[in-house]
Amino acid sequence: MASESPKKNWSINDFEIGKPLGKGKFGRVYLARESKSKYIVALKVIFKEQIEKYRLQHQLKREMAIQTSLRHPHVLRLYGWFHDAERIFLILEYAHGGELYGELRRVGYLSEQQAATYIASLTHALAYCHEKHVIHRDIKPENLLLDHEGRLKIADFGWSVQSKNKRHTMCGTLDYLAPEMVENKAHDYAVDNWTLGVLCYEFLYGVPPFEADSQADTFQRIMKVDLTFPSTPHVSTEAKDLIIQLLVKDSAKRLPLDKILKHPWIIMNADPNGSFPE
Ligand SMILES: CC(C)n1nc(-c2ccc(NC(=O)/C=C/C(=O)c3ccc(F)c(C(F)(F)F)c3)cc2)c2c(N)ncnc21
Repeated sequence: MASESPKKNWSINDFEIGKPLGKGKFGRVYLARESKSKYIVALKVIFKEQIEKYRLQHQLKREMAIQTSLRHPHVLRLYGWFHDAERIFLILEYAHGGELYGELRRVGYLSEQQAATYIASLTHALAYCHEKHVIHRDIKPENLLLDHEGRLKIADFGWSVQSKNKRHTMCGTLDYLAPEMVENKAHDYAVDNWTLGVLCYEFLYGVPPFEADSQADTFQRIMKVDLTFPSTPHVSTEAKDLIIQLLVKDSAKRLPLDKILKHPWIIMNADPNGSFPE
């Protein structure tokens, strides 16, 4: 497919457009099929006037360069892109399983095996991104998709940055923000470790750890790392131990990605073929 011929200049006529998959940032996304190869993709339409209005031309170009360069089983592929007079089209890997969020809402909370498998997949994907100097910073359930085998795919790099040093920009919903981001302080790769702790909690309990009635209260709870575990039988002590080692205010003291993969809860519960080894 396109990844083998990045030079190919695609156009809308190369694709048969199918059903709308949903409405995302800056535009809709459709199921589509490349006419010659019959290859199924997701086609995201972004209106140029939206990009121009927010002066995102450069950031979008950088995003496209980042995303086409990332090749990892748990990172959703961007095969290429093309544009016409008023729209930019992203040719994306189609994630047949849709949003992980939907599965989490449907079942309430995940089993420890499922949660650990997703955390291991995310950790592998983040380790890969970090070695390419990409901080995702916007990892929340709605940005996590599932392929036809239920394997996790990180998507929607709307706000990731190609970063070798600290960043100062705010983004994402509040629940997943690390303290240093809430305080709009400089932050680095360790924000993703914090987010893994938030997600692990949410996978197991069905709600994020610092949820509150107001943004101000959520901020407060994050800044105080006001972490409490509901007393439910289905969450093991090991799971809580991992969460506690990730939701640490001092970003330098959060469990590093390689140690997450060696944590007893991950070793005991993650399904090896649900998440690709290094
Ligand atoms: C609805 C359903 C759930 N759905 N959604 C997808 C889907 C997956 C990935 C994307 N990716 C992006 O939209 C990336 C956008 C940017 O990177 C970007 C855009 C504008 C900017 F200004 C910028 C900026 F950086 F300039 F800000 C960045 C979109 C949809 C999907 C799929 N692939 N398969 C199956 N179902 C799927």
